[in-house]
Amino acid sequence: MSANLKQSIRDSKSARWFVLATVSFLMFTGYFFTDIMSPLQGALRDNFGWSNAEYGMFAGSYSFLNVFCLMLIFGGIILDKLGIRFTGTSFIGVMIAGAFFNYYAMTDTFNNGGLGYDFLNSFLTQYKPSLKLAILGYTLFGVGVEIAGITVSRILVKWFKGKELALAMGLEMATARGGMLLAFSGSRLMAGEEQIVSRPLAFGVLFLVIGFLAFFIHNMMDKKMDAEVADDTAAAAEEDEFKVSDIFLLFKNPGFIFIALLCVLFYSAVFPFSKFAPDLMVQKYMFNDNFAGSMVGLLPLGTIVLTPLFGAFLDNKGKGASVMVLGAILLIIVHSIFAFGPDQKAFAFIAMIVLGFAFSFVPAAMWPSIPKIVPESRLGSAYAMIFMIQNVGLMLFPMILGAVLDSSNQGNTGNLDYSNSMMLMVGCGVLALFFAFMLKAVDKKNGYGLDLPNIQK
Ligand SMILES: NCCCC[C@H](NC(=O)[C@@H](N)CCCCN)C(=O)O
Repeated sequence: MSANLKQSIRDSKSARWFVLATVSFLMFTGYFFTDIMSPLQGALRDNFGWSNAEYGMFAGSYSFLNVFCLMLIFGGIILDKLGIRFTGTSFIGVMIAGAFFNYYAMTDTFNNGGLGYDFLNSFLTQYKPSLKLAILGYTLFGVGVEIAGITVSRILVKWFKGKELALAMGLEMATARGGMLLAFSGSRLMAGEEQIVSRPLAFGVLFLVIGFLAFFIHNMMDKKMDAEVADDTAAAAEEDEFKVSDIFLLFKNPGFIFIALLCVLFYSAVFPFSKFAPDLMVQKYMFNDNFAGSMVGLLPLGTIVLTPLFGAFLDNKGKGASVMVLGAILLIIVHSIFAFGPDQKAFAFIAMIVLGFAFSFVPAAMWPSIPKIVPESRLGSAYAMIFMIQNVGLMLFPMILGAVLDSSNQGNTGNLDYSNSMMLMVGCGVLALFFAFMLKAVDKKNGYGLDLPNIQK
């Protein structure tokens, strides 16, 4: 390399942090919409007649197309073949279209016989048209937001590889969690006294459109970078290219298998749980409806600070595999408190804080560990595959939680009993702990270096 090598826009600190800000904001809007309905489970029961099982089906529909139509695998291929700008723009479009259907499903216009109502009322008549359209919207949204997430990971690698990658990923996750926080603490307020569900959804769609605009700004920077470093990016794209045959190789790698199983079990005990958590706060701990969402907001609130901090710690000190074991242990403690602990508010408060620690430890350690387990040439397929396996849990667990909740409360006219549903979450934690230990064992045997610092000195 010559000493007077031309500086690219990627070498400009302000340019890459600006790119981080644009794509993080996009993920903020995506995560906001993902959880916008979670604090409204009671209103959905009262105003729309959705049962808990139906609400669970809606929450799980996020992953229907991702799992059954292998959308994340196709997303990975499209990303590799057609590039960041095309994939990002197209799937953010899908995300907004899905969010709009979800919003429209909850409006009076639709429910009073608006466009599409009669059609949706003409089949599977045991389900309400509002539920069917909301599911259609949310499943499209799920495809869009997940592929946007994979695209954002790729963007961060493109701009931060060999630089502050783990910190950038930590900050991006922290910003996205800010969206969750806003959804949990603001959704009921946005719905107002009358609990008009469509109102927060309208805000959500508007936010997504603003996120889309931020992505356009990123696109301009990306275009500039591609023009400047065409050779480098072509080489990188070739290196990361998604090959379907790579998927089979991944399943011969015990490290990948264990981290994928840990991922699906850990995230199943967090995201699907968070869909029911506001209602749990009301039913078990007697929190006021409006405050219940803010209680669950403690979860992302802690992670906003802790995820980048742990990311920086792991970059410098290591101990990633041990931190994942610790995260799984905390998960078991927290869900045991929810399942078997007393119904005093202080316990709910402590459990949410501890869950915040687990939800910072595991993601901060897990995502930067994957490049240590999987060769760089298979990273694209590894991320797409792990998201896909994770989506199986994100699909099944809300449905199972809702069905268990309904079946264990038959004939109960008082507050709902969440014990059985929460015992399921304890089970996820126990299995997650088992796979975290298995991961540690294969790390020792195969020398992945999961407990070593990410930054090689
Ligand atoms: N750069 C790491 C990206 C993964 C972050 C991770 N997100 C996911 O795993 C998504 N597939 C699921 C998100 C579901 C809720 N929106 C995270 O920890 O958020």
